[in-house]
Amino acid sequence: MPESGRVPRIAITMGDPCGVGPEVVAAALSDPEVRRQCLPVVIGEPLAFRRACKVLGVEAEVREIRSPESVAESSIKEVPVYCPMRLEERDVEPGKPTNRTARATISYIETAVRMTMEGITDAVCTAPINKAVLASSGFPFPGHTEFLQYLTGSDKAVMMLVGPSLRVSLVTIHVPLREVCSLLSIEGITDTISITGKALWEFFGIESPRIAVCGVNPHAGEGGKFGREETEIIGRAVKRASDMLPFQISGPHPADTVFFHACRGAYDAVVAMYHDQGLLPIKLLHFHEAVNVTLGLPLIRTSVDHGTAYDIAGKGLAHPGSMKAAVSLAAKMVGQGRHRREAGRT
Ligand SMILES: NC(=O)C1=CN([C@@H]2O[C@H](COP(=O)(O)OP(=O)(O)OC[C@H]3O[C@@H](n4cnc5c(N)ncnc54)[C@H](O)[C@@H]3O)[C@@H](O)[C@H]2O)C=CC1
Ligand SMILES: NCC(=O)COP(=O)(O)O
Repeated sequence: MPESGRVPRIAITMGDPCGVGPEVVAAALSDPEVRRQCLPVVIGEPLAFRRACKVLGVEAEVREIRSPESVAESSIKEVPVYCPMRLEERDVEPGKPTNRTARATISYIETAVRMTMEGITDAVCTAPINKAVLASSGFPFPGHTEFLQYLTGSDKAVMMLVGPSLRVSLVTIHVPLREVCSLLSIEGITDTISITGKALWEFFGIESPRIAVCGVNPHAGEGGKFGREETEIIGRAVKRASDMLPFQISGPHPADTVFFHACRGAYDAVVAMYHDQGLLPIKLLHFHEAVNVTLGLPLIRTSVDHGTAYDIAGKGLAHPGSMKAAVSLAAKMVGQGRHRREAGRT
């Protein structure tokens, strides 16, 4: 449990050291506004972090710490870096990941989760990993979300993308499109709505969340003419969730228009049925501001909305906006969660 009153401590994983992770982390932590909000500790390879600072022309007081607990001794000006698995200069070439960098990337996530579960840090914020690279090194999880669910022993993890004018949660995440309909269930959709509403209340300060649920077929099935998932599954889940939960839940809405209304303030979040249905509108609107948040875990986790971007890694071209927003949102969620707990309402 985080200590009440202390500045939020955020464990920031560097992600794939051969991607844009080191650069966006270095750039985010050079922003005085981000530093004002939290005490960061970078979990990753100091060589990659120093190289990123150099490419960006950032003068950071990098302090390598030997144990996670030493983060508490860091001054506000320093950037503490903890490295659970050392790499060499030749391992961290931009755009050239190896099995060794894949193992290191995984160790950063494991370490950040352990530190946060032990209360050394208050939240985890992750820079991007490359799923294909991790998979080819034997990593059995599709992405962070599923790995975090496993590491924390959680029943269900929900991916939510948060942008300035839109929040979107996903019912299915990293699965082939052709499998989506067979994976939709009344229970799965109801749970996603429930986890989304609770998070809006606990971490976003929304007293009575308004949640719009998407259909999956054109025109939300057009009364069964273009598919029956809306009548047989999604509509029933909306009804069940509305009966059970203290939120304003509506749907199934045609997905081609619901985001237009949501980003103009009609809803606090949209529940989308599959990855690209939800991520397409948010990336279109907010690619350099949106944050990926994992809900349903016993810890706070935020992340960038973009990937490893090997095509621009090491060149100082990566926009740090999503990383800044991810660190900042993690700190805000720590504060809002404390506020709810102290009011005795969680
Ligand atoms: N949070 C995470 O760990 C995420 C990881 N990924 C993974 O990243 C890998 C690469 O995925 P892609 O689909 O190629 O997406 P990507 O986001 O890495 O790149 C897509 C395009 O956006 C550009 N781009 C990405 N981030 C940018 C930034 N900060 N500033 C400026 N331009 C940027 C890239 O140069 C590229 O042209 C995949 O393995 C994917 O699964 C993707 C999204 C999130
Ligand atoms: N498109 C979001 C994404 O791929 C990030 O997934 P995760 O690694 O946070 O599970």
